[in-house]
Amino acid sequence: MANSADILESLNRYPPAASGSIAYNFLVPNLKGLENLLRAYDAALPTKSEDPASLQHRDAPLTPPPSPKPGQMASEPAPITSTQHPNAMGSAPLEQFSKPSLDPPHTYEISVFLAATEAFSRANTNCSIAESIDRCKAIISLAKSRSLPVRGYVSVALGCPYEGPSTPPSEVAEITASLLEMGVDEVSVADTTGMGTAPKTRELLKALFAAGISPNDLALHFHDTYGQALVNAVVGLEHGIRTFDSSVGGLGGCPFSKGATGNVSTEDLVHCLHSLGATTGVDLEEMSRIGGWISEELGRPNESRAGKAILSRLNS
Ligand SMILES: CC(C)(COP(=O)([O-])OP(=O)([O-])OC[C@H]1O[C@@H](n2cnc3c(N)ncnc32)[C@H](O)[C@@H]1OP(=O)([O-])[O-])[C@@H](O)C(=O)NCCC(=O)NCCSC(=O)C[C@@](C)(O)CC(=O)[O-]
Repeated sequence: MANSADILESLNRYPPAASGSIAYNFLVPNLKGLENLLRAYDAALPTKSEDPASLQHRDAPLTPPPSPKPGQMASEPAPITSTQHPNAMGSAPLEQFSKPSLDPPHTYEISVFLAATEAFSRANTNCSIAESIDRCKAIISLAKSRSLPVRGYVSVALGCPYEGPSTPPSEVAEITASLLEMGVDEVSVADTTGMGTAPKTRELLKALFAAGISPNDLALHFHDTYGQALVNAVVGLEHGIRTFDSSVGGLGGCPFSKGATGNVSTEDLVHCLHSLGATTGVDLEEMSRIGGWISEELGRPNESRAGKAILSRLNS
């Protein structure tokens, strides 16, 4: 698996084509992790070392390249729709992209992550909850000194693989409030094990709001291990939450939560939100193509039901 330095270098050298802004988020487990990341960033982009949050890419394609066709070999150079001459429809090799651009379609953020139970905190970061809060203080202040937006995650908020399904909502609220007081821009409350249910999600949100936390400061991060992620997301929607984490094709999972499946798939979540009349700006057919393509690339099943249904309709 590539390390952060490789990823930064690659993003700088070959900025992915995107018509909108992309925020790349790096999880850092401790201060050393952030220091390593900043070293890699400053090495990759010496001209931009003072403000990593606004990594700028020159030659960013003005029009996104066509999505890879299902089964298109990764080794083939992706057709590029933009070169030095904007909107030239060509298939220039990726090597053409070698300089940061002036318009920052891409930015960088970092994430800190804590757990709502002692046992998961120990397993995931080898420290207590109190120690992890202490660690976050130093990480957040260094990140802010480099104008990096910071996201906080609170793991096992709706059930812990070690302490069982009833994580105390008050504990989640207390940790969330501490992160916001330390200056994070947003807290993603994570159902890492997928044990969350609609009633428990409702109870957790009530505890977060009772602690004075605004829905605007929150994101919800549902794994779909028990198939409850979508109904939990709808409960979040009804309570004013507008930021939800998901992964294309249902990728992901947590190494410290046995059996944890990936996040709710982006395709299923977007299909559900659209069915409720929400606008997401996501092209669901394109997202489904990407879900099919990445699942094939990784040699794993596509975990998205909506994605698979849309693909079979598109390919019929
Ligand atoms: C936090 C540690 C490092 C503590 O691990 P530790 O062993 O207690 O660390 P340590 O301070 O004793 O250091 C051990 C060695 O690692 C080195 N070290 C120490 N830190 C780093 C670093 N950052 N980068 C590179 N090297 C590092 C350190 O220098 C030392 O090297 P040595 O002196 O022995 O040669 C470890 O427990 C760890 O890596 N934890 C993170 C595991 C992880 O990635 N978990 C998954 C994250 S995703 C997640 O949590 C779920 C979430 C957030 O997505 C949402 C959800 O809940 O669903």
